[in-house]
Amino acid sequence: MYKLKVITSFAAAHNLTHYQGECENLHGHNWRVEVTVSAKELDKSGLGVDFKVLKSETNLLLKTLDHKYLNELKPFLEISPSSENISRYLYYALGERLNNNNVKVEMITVWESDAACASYCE
Ligand SMILES: Nc1nc2c(c(=O)[nH]1)N=C([C@H](O)[C@H](O)COP(=O)(O)OP(=O)(O)OP(=O)(O)O)CN2
Ligand SMILES: [Zn+2]
Repeated sequence: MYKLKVITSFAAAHNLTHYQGECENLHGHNWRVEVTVSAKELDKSGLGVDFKVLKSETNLLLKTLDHKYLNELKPFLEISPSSENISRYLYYALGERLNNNNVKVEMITVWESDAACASYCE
């Protein structure tokens, strides 16, 4: 089994809901997003899946979040857009785009700052 990772980012505004403290107020982050996938087999080029494909599919998805107010978007209308919930949303949304017989999204890690991140995997 091979494990591959790409790293990208998006910028957005949010506020935590049902939270008491300054993070309940509108503020923003440059979230760094790490996508880890597994691949069972390599193609003739020796690739599990092309990093270009991983990055472009991830960026297409992140484009729907980029420079948005996350709380107003469908995935976060009823759940707080915490890093945990963002990582879970990206895990399943990206899995729909990338998972196949060979490739599986294994983990999404979302860094809210250089010192704090949340990951989701099954
Ligand atoms: N488990 C989580 N905890 C917190 C999350 C989260 O998504 N998951 N999010 C926040 C807020 O988004 C907040 O913006 C982060 O605040 P904070 O950790 O205080 O970040 P700072 O950069 O301001 O760090 P300081 O150490 O306080 O300067 C909060 N918690
Ligand atoms: Zn925040």
